[in-house]
Amino acid sequence: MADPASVAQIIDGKAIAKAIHQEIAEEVAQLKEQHGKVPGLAVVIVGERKDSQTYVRMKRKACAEVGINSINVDLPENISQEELLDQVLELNENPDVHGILVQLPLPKHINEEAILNAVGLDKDVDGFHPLNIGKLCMKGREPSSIPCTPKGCIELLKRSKIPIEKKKAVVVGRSNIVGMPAALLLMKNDATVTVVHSRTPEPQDIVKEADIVIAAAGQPQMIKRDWIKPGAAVIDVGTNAVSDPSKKLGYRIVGDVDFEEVKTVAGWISPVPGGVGPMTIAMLLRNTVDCAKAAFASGA
Ligand SMILES: Nc1nc(=O)c2c([nH]1)NC[C@@H]1CN(c3ccc(C(=O)N[C@@H](CCC(=O)O)C(=O)O)cc3)C=[N+]21
Ligand SMILES: [Mg+2]
Repeated sequence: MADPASVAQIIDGKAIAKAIHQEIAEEVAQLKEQHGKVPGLAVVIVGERKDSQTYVRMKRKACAEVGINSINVDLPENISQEELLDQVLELNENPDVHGILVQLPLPKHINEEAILNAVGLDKDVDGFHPLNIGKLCMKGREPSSIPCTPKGCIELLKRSKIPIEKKKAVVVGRSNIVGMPAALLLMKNDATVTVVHSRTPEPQDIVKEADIVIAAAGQPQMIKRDWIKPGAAVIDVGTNAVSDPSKKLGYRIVGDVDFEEVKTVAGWISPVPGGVGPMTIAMLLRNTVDCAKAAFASGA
């Protein structure tokens, strides 16, 4: 129903992700017919963080829904660096495993970089291996996988028929897993890209010029109505827990964008939840199927 206080079209990430799940389920069924085997994703979790457990459960459930074999590796919080490394190396050798996801963050005593370096390039479904990120930076080079969250942002724009080419895009945040790769992907899609971050003076003046805003700063509801150019597309990557005693868990999840304000000026806006989050999982499935296809094609 038309909401008079909203000029923005709401980008329904949940519905778009569902359509992608259906496409993937069909591809998986075809692969099974052609090769007698299905893609396999190892989902590795270390420790018992509640948020990580929730995300990992969602990823495993999504695999099951589309027919991807999820290989569940649940490891104790006190696992040593060496033991975790051994687990990853073992998964690299396992022919039933086409993708390896090591849920982040890892416990403090683990060297995250060393673990991500160990994931085989051809199984790096998160796209976090430095060589894949390096290739993402280079013209004419293709990483084996592109990080799921920024890839999901681009997919949201494309499937919503929002033009990227020749547009001004501003990314808010410069993290390794979202802001930086999102900027690179927008550039690859022929946008003119600016990145603003925690040390940028007057970021609102720069965001206000953008046709496309990717909000990935990790600051709850930081982006207000007066930051946004009328008609702009606003993709909200934030997943910030804010205290809310009326909720069962005592908190709710809000984005980096003040949704109620910004929807009155933006042309398009993705909500939280139900925007980028489900797309992150859809892109993980996509990357897993693509890695499996490459493995099957090479005779594995
Ligand atoms: N190796 C690794 N790869 C990741 O991709 C990765 C990770 N570690 N660590 C944590 C972040 C976070 N992340 C999310 C995935 C789905 C939702 C998602 O589907 N959210 C739902 C709501 C979920 C809820 O109800 O809490 C939504 O936005 O609608 C959110 C966040 C993946 N991450
Ligand atoms: Mg930042």
